[in-house]
Amino acid sequence: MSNGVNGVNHDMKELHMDGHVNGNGRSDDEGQRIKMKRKMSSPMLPAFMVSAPGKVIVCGEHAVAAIAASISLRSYLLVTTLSKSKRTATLQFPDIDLEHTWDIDALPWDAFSHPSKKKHYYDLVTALDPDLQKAIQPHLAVVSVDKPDAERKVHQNAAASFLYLFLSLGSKKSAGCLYTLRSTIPLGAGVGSSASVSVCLAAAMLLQIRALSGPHPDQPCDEAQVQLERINRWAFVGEMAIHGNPSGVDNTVATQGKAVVYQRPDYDKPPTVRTLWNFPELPLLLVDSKTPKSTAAQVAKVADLRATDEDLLDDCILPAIDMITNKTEALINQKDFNSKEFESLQRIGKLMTMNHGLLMSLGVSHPRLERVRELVDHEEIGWTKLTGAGGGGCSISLIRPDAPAEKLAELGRMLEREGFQQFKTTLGGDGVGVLWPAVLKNGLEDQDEEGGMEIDLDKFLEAPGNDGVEKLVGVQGGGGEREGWKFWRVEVGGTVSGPGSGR
Ligand SMILES: Nc1ncnc2c1ncn2[C@@H]1O[C@H](COP(=O)(O)OP(=O)(O)O)[C@@H](O)[C@H]1O
Ligand SMILES: C[C@@](O)(CCOP(=O)(O)O)CC(=O)O
Repeated sequence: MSNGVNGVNHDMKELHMDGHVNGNGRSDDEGQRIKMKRKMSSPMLPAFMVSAPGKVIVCGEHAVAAIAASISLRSYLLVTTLSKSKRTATLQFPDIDLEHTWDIDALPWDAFSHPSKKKHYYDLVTALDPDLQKAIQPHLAVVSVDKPDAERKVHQNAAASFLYLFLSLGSKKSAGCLYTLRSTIPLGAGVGSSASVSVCLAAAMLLQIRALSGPHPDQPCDEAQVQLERINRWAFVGEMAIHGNPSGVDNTVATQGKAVVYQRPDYDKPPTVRTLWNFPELPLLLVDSKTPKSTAAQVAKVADLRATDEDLLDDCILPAIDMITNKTEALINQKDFNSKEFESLQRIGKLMTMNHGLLMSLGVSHPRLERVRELVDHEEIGWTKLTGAGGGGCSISLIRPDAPAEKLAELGRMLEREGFQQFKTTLGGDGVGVLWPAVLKNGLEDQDEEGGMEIDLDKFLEAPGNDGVEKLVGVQGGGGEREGWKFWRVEVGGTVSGPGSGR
């Protein structure tokens, strides 16, 4: 089981300023040395990039136990430090048409650094401070004032996440910076776009203040866990700034990657979360129905059903869904489970089909989601279920390994014709990744003598669509893992605690 949220790793305070954490405790002398090192001025940081995945719920919506897994759609955040004289922080988020610059010296540092308010990078913050929210309000109110309400809300949400983190983790002396983000995750479709953005922002700022060690390939597992936990905690803060009362599941998956099984016996309380480090990578077709969904409305719908049919719900349908989640977990843990083989995928697929049927019986499907299922079933190329709260949003289809390419192409054409958006993705991949410095080996033009190519801001901004972003900076450079990107990886059997974990 995971640690409780109060099972804080005290070794998180112990950090060399070269970014190396010693998890084994340290003497006062050593602590002093850290403080002294901290005072040394650091050279200007190179441009770097961080990336974090979105998530889907694989099974268990509306029941007690559910599994959520990362998807290979990701956000990419390029961080460029400005010259010393430029005292500005700029958010450049072209996906949502947001660009805003703040004067760093005009931000409410006094409020955030007041001894009664100041948080450190190793602190656990489980609620936003109303006074600090009030302090950033004037700096949010000026964002996108000329835009329509809905768009302004999206902009101000992103800005709130940024400002709360920037002011909590930075200082009056923070360097001027440009934060440029592109994401391949559909926004507001229930696949964790906001958590992915919050994880990128949290990881970037922790790296900027040198509060993270690694990632590097031979990093011990427990040290990697400390870094992930630290990022997850601050990503949760960013999520709170966007959502108010997030469950913590999305940011946990976006940080750690792979998958989690979470339990929500009481929807008014945060879930307990356990990581499935051995969750396999599975081929998945994500389809956005382009029908807006409301999680609250679907949860209310199920609650209404309980008023008339409590016994059916609580003795039959929801326990059956829980059983599907338990069986899915048991299946992937079986020694003979092979994510490349038809038999293994078919067993997961059948569970997904049953899960969808049960969700439909709760009334949380939607004709558009049923249409996707019908199309995939008709081509006989996979198994489909709705993902997330339902009533719109997305469906997921596990694709048969032997699905003929022409049938997949035909499905793609039909989906497009009917106004759906499809994303070919993989379940269960890496969590937050770092490209430091922002130099990639692409095998393309523009390489330096070592075969690397510095990521050019204009090219990043202009990369056409999801494919363009993936091709330019993607963690999977056209197939295998791309050289340069690094991840904090935890071996099977480990757990990470943090917001949304073990509470
Ligand atoms: N590509 C993006 N660029 C900038 N901000 C984003 C992006 N994707 C998501 N966000 C932020 O996350 C919020 C979306 O949250 P939400 O509607 O809950 O969607 P989701 O369910 O995908 O997390 C937006 O309002 C915005 O602030
Ligand atoms: C209704 C529920 O089961 C799914 C919510 O899905 P989403 O975060 O709206 O995609 C709630 C939950 O599991 O947190």
